[in-house]
Amino acid sequence: MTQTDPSVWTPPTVPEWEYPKETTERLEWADLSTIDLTSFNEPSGKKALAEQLSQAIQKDGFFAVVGHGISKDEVKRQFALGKTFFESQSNEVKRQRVVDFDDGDYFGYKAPFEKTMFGTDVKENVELLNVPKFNGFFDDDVINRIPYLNHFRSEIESFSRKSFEVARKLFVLFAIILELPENYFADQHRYEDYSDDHLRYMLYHPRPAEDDAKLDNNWARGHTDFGSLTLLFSQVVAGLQIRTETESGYEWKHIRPVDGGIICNIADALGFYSNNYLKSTVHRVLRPPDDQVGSRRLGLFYFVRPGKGSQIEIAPSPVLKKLGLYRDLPAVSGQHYVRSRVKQYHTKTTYDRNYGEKFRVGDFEIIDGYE
Ligand SMILES: O=C(O)CCC(=O)C(=O)O
Ligand SMILES: [Fe+2]
Repeated sequence: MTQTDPSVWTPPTVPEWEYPKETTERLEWADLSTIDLTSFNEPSGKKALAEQLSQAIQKDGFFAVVGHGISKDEVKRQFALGKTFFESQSNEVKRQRVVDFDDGDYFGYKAPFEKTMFGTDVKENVELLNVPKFNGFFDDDVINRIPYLNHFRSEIESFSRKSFEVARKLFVLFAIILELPENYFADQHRYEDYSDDHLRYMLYHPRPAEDDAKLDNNWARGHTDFGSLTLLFSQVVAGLQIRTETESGYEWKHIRPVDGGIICNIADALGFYSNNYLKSTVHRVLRPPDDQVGSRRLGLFYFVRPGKGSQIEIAPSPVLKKLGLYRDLPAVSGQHYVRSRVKQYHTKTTYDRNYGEKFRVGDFEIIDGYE
């Protein structure tokens, strides 16, 4: 039963989450490196991990992380909480705090089927809830306005902080790779700071095959992520692909689930800091294979975004200097970049292909859409 009146809200029960079955279809899988963070705090652990990661990121910018300290049960519980939110809460309750794209504000609830795609009559199919950091800045504006978040706060907060800690370790490794002070990136991304970071529950609603065909089966067009780093808790339902470079051009390859792993991808801000030495990864989501398309494709993510005070500029890294990649460009506010991108991407009545179009803030530029 859904609950309709936010003022008499009662907590739903949260059934255990069952992972969907893996596909038996033969897909072309990308070759992902796996980084085991268990040795992060051991002497010389970070250095060895940075070396491993350095190999991984110069290829595709996508890699898997294990040994991250978040148990499978904790992840399963978050999938359960996400599923129950979407299924048990009424539209009225969900809409207590919605995203505000006009302001580049991506916190709260976004309903599916509100906009069309690629100039057709087919509707975009993503429903999501973006949960900000539990650092005091967002309690009144977001967290306390959604009774579900308020009620399950302690375990969601704990998961948000643990996810962030995984990202913090990766930021340290990126700094080591670039021979920068260890906290160079971590200082621009602190849990205590105001930023557009969010934990996300995301549900794709399946569409009829003939509708998907009008969009070349795109559920999300090729793009790079807007922030600094994305953590994607392993997704069993196939569909996510990355664009990899081959000798004969580019090829899209599927991302395989990694048991207990977090799939990480570098996003635009880290690409800017490193003049794309750290590659902001191009990826897209396609309609899942026939044996999975009926299962709801529920996703769980932590999106890291630059803090409010952060300034994006090419980092004065000895590695970048040696490679001739360093430039002294005027800095751009990290938060301004992210908010401008959210606004530009989402404040339209249709999501277009925008293949090859550019999006620019100051001297920093990305490609908006990829074929
Ligand atoms: O659903 C996925 O697997 C990826 C979603 C995605 O790329 C995004 O929301 O930025
Ligand atoms: Fe993405």
